[in-house]
Amino acid sequence: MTAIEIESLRKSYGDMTAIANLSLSVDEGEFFGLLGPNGAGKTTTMEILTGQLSPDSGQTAVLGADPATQPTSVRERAGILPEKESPPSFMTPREYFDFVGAIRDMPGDVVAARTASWADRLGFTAKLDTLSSDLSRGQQQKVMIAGAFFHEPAVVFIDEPLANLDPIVQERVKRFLRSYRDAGNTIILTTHDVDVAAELCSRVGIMYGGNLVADVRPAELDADVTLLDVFLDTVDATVDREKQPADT
Ligand SMILES: Nc1ncnc2c1ncn2[C@@H]1O[C@H](COP(=O)(O)OP(=O)(O)OP(=O)(O)O)[C@@H](O)[C@H]1O
Repeated sequence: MTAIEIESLRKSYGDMTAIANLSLSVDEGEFFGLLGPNGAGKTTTMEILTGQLSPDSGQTAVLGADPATQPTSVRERAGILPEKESPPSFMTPREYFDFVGAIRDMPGDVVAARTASWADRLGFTAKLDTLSSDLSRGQQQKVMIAGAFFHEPAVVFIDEPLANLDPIVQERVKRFLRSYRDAGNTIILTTHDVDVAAELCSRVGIMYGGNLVADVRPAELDADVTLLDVFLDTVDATVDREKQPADT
C-alpha cells in the first residue's frame, strides 16, 4: 500500500518557486531519504506533507489522508521530528512525555512504560526530571526523537535526527530506526548526511530546484559507485542542463 502520495505539487513564496512540479510515491514499509542542496525544497515538501503549509496546487496524501484538508488526521497518524526544535524549556522530559501521551490519548501505564524504555534506550534516565532548559543540545534531541516515536506512528517524518548526538547514541538511534522500519513502518528522512542516507534508506529521492531529479536505491548501486557520487553527478547534470539554451 502507498504511505505517501504526491502528485504535481507546486508551492511558491511570492515569486520564489520552492516546489516546481513534484510527484512522488512512497510505499508502506519504505525507509525513504530526501536529499538535496540547500534551498532544493525538502523542508517545504515536509511541511506540506505534515499539514503545516498549504500547497498552491497538486495533491498529497499521507496514509490516505490529505494534509491540506485533514491536517489533524495526518498529525494523529504521523510522528514528526522537525529540525532544530527542542522540548518546551519549562517542562522536564517526563512532563513532556506525559503531555505527548495526553494529546495522543495514551493510557497512563503505557506512557510510564514508554518513558522508561526511551530514557533507557537513549541514556537519559538521570535527566527525566530535569527542566529541558537545563539539558544539553544532544539531550534535548534525544527527548525530541522519543517524542516523535512515542505513539508508535505508522509514518514518521524525521529531519536530521542524528544532529548533536554523540557517536554511541547515533548508533543506537540508527539501530532503532532500522528495527522500526523492519516492523513495517514508513520512515521519511530529510538529511544532508549522504552517508547516513546510504546506510539507512531503502530508497533515496534527490531534489533540486523544487523537482525530484533522481530516485535511487542505494543497495542497487554498483560497488564502485557511492550515493555521494550519484548525488554530485545528478546535481551537476541538472545545473548543466538548466544552463543550456532552451532550443538546444
Ligand atoms: N517562508 C519562506 N518565505 C520565502 N521563501 C522561502 C520560505 N521558506 C523557504 N523559502 C524558499 O524556498 C526555497 C526552498 O526552501 P526549503 O527550506 O524548502 O529548502 P530545503 O531543501 O529544505 O533547504 P535546506 O537544505 O537549506 O534546509 C528556498 O529558496 C527558500 O529560500
